[in-house]
Amino acid sequence: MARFFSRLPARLQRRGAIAFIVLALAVAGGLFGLVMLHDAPEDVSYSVFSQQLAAGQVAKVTVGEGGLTVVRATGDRQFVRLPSGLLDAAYLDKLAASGVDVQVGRQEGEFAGVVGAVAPLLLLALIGLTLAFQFDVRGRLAWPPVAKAVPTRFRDVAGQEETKAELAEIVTFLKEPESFARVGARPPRGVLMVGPPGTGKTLIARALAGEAGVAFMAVAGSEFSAAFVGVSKNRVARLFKEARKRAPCILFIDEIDSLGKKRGAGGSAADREYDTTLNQLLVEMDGFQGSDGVIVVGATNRTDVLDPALLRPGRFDRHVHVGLPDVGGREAILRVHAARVKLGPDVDLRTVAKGTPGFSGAELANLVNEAAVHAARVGADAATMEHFEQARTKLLIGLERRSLVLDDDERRLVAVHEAGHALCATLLAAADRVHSATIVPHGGALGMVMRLPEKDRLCVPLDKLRADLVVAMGGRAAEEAVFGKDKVTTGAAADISFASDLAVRMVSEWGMSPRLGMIKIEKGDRDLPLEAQDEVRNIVDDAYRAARAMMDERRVALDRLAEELLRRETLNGDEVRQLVAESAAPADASLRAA
Ligand SMILES: Nc1ncnc2c1ncn2[C@@H]1O[C@H](COP(=O)(O)OP(=O)(O)OP(=O)(O)O)[C@@H](O)[C@H]1O
Ligand SMILES: [Zn+2]
Repeated sequence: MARFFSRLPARLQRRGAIAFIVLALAVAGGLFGLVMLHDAPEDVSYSVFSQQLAAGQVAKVTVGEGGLTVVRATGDRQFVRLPSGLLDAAYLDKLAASGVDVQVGRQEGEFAGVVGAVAPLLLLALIGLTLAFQFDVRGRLAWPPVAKAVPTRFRDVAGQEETKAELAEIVTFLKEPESFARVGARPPRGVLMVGPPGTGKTLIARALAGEAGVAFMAVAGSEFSAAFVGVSKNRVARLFKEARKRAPCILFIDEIDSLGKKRGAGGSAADREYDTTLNQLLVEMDGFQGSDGVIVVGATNRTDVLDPALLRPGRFDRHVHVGLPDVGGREAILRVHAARVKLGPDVDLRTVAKGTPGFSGAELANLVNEAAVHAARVGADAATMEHFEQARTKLLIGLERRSLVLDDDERRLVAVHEAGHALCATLLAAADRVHSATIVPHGGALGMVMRLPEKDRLCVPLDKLRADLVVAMGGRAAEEAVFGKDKVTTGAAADISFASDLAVRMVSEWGMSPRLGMIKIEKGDRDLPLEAQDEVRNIVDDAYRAARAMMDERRVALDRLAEELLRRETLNGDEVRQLVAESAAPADASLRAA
């Protein structure tokens, strides 16, 4: 939605330009037609002319190329082809003597000829002007679009509390830049919002401008792909010039990946054009002074495609993750959008939220609207639960990511799996602390446990590596503990790949296999030597056994975690730790020491 609005002016202008061309064509065609009509005397034979002349019906002739244009006494116009040999002075004298007004020289068809020659030129000029308008004037006049007073506030953005908290500092900076200047703090410059489509990145950027009370300029990366050399680069330059003029302001660049992809080694003209555009962006961002008061907010679905130069300090050095909402977030978003429609008494948004895992904010907004549309179509006064259900079914069919909207069994499985990871990470002192656990889909994963390292490490001790392996195995171990050996799923593929890679390096690079000792082990043709492979397997097996044991000993905690994840979808680190502590088993202390 938001994206649509930000682009509206450009689109309208493009439409205007097309209308302009069509109009020009119509006018030129009309002119042409008029002239043709006006100048279409009837061709007559010489004998007919001769008879008319004898009968005194000819009033006037004009001598022209290849013949005579004749005006009869009645006013009709005719054209008589005459061999040029006949058109001599004697013949004209004869005509004049018979009382005909004879003119030579300026031909009747001349005007038509001039217009006929000029019209295509005129048309070309018009098209040229239109193009120039497209590429130059249009940009200069109305691009980029600027909103001076943005009504959107953070309260319009439901959920996304963490993101909002992270952006609070930017609001402070825009509101009172002096407080930064006073202590000599480097003001923020670029914020990169990373998250799947429709999670409200544009909305948040708007709200940021609204909260700070500054102007908002929004463009999309795709607007910088122009067909002409140098145009894109100039657009970037102009964009930043405008932004500085409006400072303090938020400059929002949606789909920044289409502008800031990694520079390739490609040498084609398009590649070079692309590189100069990206370079211009880098230069502009470097050119910011603290006093400029321009904050660039970029939005993208993924950071891995971005040129690393863009992510360096002083450019997009702040990253905020904007994820899919959990059940609480979904309810809040539904509430925001439901405020605009009339709801029946049976509508329970909490239930709707529960039934829409994996939906983005945009999809939820759409859901509310669809429900209202369904209600209107059947002539109801308000949207009821039934309409919501119909809307949901319709949207689910249309959603590409249908596969991510899990049924109850699958959700339970993901919850148990993630609970297993979270439990291991909480119990093992050497493992990184749990930051959050969620069963909201993330990237390609169905759920995840995020952990935050306590410190940056250059040397990782063996006990931490072992703990990481156990945590990785925790997902599969939990599946087996709860559902049985035959019911484990493919959900652990990423964990297994992570654990294998780690164990291989432990054995082959870091000398951590007691049996093989501290030697570097090279790969053979394709694989490690067999005995090294055995060692890798031993290390992973040990980790799995440890994880599996934890699941049995702390089964109560595992079940509680899984249950809470099913209910709330996301738990923060403290909540996870508290749940584990509450369901403590007597054997607890010994485990912590392991
Ligand atoms: N957290 C939210 N609270 C309220 N409404 C939301 C929220 N997230 C998304 N929406 C709704 O979805 C619409 C689309 O969101 P928006 O365009 O900001 O998403 P986006 O992340 O920028 O998407 P894209 O990546 O496709 O540009 C918003 O205009 C709003 O109506
Ligand atoms: Zn896992």
